[in-house]
Amino acid sequence: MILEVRNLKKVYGDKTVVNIGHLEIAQGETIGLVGNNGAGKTTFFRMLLDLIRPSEGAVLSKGNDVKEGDGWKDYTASFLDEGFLIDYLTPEEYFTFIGSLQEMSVADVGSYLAQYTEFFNNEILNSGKYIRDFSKGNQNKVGIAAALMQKPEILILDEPFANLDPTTQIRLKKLLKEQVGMTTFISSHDLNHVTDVCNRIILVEKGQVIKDFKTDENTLQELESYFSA
Ligand SMILES: Nc1ncnc2c1ncn2[C@@H]1O[C@H](COP(=O)(O)OP(=O)(O)OP(=O)(O)O)[C@@H](O)[C@H]1O
Repeated sequence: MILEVRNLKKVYGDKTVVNIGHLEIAQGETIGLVGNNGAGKTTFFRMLLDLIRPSEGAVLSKGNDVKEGDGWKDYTASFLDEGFLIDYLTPEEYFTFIGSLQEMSVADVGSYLAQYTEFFNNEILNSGKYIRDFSKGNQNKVGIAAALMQKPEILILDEPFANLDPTTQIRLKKLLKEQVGMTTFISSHDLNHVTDVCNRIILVEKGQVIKDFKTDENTLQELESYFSA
């Protein structure tokens, strides 16, 4: 078990937005977090990453509470939104900076980025533009590639398919499926993509886990009927 959630709650005013009793995540699982707007997905991710503090309970990463140490940061990467980027840099400058934190040289970063030619679709590198001047979809591509560049053991992506064109969505699915052994959390409103990429689905509603199951050939249909009710 690489991650464990114990009695995790987040309360804003009189509203409990996350309330998860117990969750165990095994190494190598690819977990799709689905739920309607306001279900608490992003709030949950923010607590996994110690970006906000739980009102109660804890997230344990390899047995250690994430809010009580930094060790988990060495093997965890994430892209939740464009706030994770440094928007006054060019993508090249940003990748070089992130790479330097991993002790990657400029040449290492260059050769790493070569595999993203297809994913970037000639829109990211050598454009001379700052990240702030890219479309939201292209900013997402920079954030996702930078997270993957860290070769994390745990990867957390909030709605990675949002704002991507269909071609890039399919390329992203391929990229994610290639990350064998990585423990991945993906939230998505795209039931099709999320069941395609993930081997476990956690369905949340009003902050609570409603269903938690391994995906099989019936999963998409089950989710569609749940959400059409
Ligand atoms: N800082 C905050 N103060 C008060 N309420 C908040 C705060 N952050 C989130 N909430 C509330 O918590 C609930 C869960 O929000 P969250 O963004 O986690 O949902 P989500 O499942 O990610 O939604 P979406 O699919 O729309 O992105 C919502 O009702 C939201 O309004």
